[in-house]
Amino acid sequence: MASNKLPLVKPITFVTGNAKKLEEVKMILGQSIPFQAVKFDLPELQGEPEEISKEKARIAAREVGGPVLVEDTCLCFNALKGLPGPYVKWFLQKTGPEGLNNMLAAYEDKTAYALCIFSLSLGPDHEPTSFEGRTEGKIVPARGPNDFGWDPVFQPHGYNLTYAEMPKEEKNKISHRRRALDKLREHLCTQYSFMDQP
Ligand SMILES: O=c1nc[nH]c2c1ncn2[C@H]1C[C@H](O)[C@@H](COP(=O)(O)OP(=O)(O)OP(=O)(O)O)O1
Ligand SMILES: [Mg+2]
Repeated sequence: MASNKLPLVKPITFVTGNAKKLEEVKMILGQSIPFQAVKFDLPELQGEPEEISKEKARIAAREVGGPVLVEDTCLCFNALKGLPGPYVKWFLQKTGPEGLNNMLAAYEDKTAYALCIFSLSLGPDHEPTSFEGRTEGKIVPARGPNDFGWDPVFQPHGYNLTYAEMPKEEKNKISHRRRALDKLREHLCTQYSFMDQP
């Protein structure tokens, strides 16, 4: 039967240096999208979130020489006009989740949003396409296991639990990452047919 979907011959490589991200991506995508993962530390870039994600994809596509998927995650405080945003990794590294909570001590507005931007590039000669997911919430004193980034201080709207306190399946139903991956899955399934991978 004729199909106007583009065949995707090479597998998509998800490039990240973060094992926890990979774990969640695997849980969320399941078997729906075939991909392989490569551990590679992409540079921490500066700028607007979507441009950072796209530039990561361009760099990864050159490294891999084929279709790649990357993502960049931001934690944005409304009182700080979106900061720390893409720079949250450095704040977290130096101050821990509790330090992120303390940053808002001077402000009444504790609201924040988690933002995840995946970028897909079909190869070094292609422009990446981005898929954004956002979850609204607030920053609270740390609660729950401290094993993934700022999860202990982010409490999504409508929940009494922080991301860290939620069972993984629950976080993966409403997370910034889930919302972005739903858009990516929709795009891939409508535009491409996956060739059998060796
Ligand atoms: O769902 C999440 N829940 C809590 N923390 C999270 C989440 N997702 C990313 N994070 C942390 C990791 C890093 O400290 C920063 C994002 O920085 P970001 O550059 O995107 O991640 P990364 O450097 O660890 O991995 P990558 O190699 O894919 O760039 O927020
Ligand atoms: Mg990074």
